[in-house]
Amino acid sequence: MTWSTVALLLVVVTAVLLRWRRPAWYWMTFGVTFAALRVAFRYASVMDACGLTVPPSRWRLSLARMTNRPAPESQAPRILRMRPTRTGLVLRLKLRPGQDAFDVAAATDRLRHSFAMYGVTSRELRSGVVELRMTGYDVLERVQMPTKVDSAPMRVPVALREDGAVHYRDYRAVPHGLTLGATESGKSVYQRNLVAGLAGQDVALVGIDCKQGVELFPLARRFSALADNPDTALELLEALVAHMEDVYQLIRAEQRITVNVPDAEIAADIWDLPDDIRPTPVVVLVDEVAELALFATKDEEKRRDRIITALVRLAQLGRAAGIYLEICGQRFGSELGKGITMLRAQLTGRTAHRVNDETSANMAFGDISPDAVLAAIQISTDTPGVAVAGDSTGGWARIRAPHTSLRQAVNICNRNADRTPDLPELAAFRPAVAPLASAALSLSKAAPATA
Ligand SMILES: Nc1ncnc2c1ncn2[C@@H]1O[C@H](COP(=O)(O)OP(=O)(O)OP(=O)(O)O)[C@@H](O)[C@H]1O
Repeated sequence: MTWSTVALLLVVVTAVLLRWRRPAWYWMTFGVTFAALRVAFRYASVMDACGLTVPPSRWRLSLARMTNRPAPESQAPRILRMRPTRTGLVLRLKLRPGQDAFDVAAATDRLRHSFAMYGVTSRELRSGVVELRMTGYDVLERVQMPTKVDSAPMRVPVALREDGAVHYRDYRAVPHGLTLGATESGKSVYQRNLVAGLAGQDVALVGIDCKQGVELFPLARRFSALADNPDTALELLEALVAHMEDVYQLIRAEQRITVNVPDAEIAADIWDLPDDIRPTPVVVLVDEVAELALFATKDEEKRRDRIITALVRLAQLGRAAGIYLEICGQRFGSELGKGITMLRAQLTGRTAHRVNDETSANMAFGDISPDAVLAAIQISTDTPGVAVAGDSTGGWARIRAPHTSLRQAVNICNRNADRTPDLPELAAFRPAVAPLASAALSLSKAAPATA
């Protein structure tokens, strides 16, 4: 055997091993080149086989007849750009006259196996231009967030989508969210990623954790207020409603000044206020929401009604005051009593992890997208953390958050403890935490920055 044969054999064995054990590395080393060549060489025939070509126009046919040339072939959409990414290929296509984005969307599964890719999704960028995102491997199997992500205030890169794009929880675009899932489906890890992402931003975190505080209290150093039982939760929510009313008064006061100044911007929410008077935005995380809605006695029923009323008011009016709700639970439907469906209608950012039945999936997406209901039901038990995320536009995607441990999230919160704002209205709920021992502080500083 010659040296070149041995080298070739080594390369082939390495490629096979990488593809099997480390698909992401395989993609970066071999996969991307093979895939790009495959698409470049087979593009016309695959598009033809997938029904994505249009017959030649009359004038091209006449021109061919007049010049005695063979009849021209059907034309596929023109490739405007082919961009390799960390996880796949992105193709930008200019559709031919008579084609529309639905034709491409309907053919994505055929394109997937014709180009031997793991997944293909499409979206219309503008009229007549479609983006095809192809993934080379199952990016949700072992989630690796890209090192560079867009960072913007109140926008958290929380998970990876199955098309390889980053999934952001954008509070200014979708103010309130509902995360559902059966037990052990990955809700806490998802919420932990949210906290870790928000920890470095100028935001007050408020937590209600009726699991006796086991999920959120370890992260207490970055929280401005915490409650671990329904009684404290009620007081905290009513204090938040009072805070919201104060913020509205502040906006009104600012409006009274600007309304008489010609051409001056008139504030409609906290983001329109000047930086020096803008109140800190607040994200309220509620874990195991059903605990707040359960009652056994008349007094507990009254407490429950007040809690739900406060949550509904925050959901209805909180956005302009910079108060955002992030509610998490196993189920969230009308069986939890009056006011729940009204509250759910305001929680337009939906995330469903694995659910136990179709009813639970319907609680997340029944009023938004039947396809998302189906996708949520299909999440298997052996992929905790996989979820379907959607919003009121009807768009949805399969996502998975990185597997951030509680230790990693605690380290991130401790490192950002000095960013924790003091909200005077919530001072009574500020968690009592011992000062960080210097050894613990240096340990947390040495810990990785990202999960
Ligand atoms: N994104 C993820 N990637 C890999 N493993 C995950 C992910 N999310 C969760 N897991 C694993 O799944 C298990 C359950 O996760 P988690 O505690 O978040 O579920 P949960 O829905 O909050 O459960 P419960 O309602 O019982 O508290 C954990 O062992 C966790 O390690």
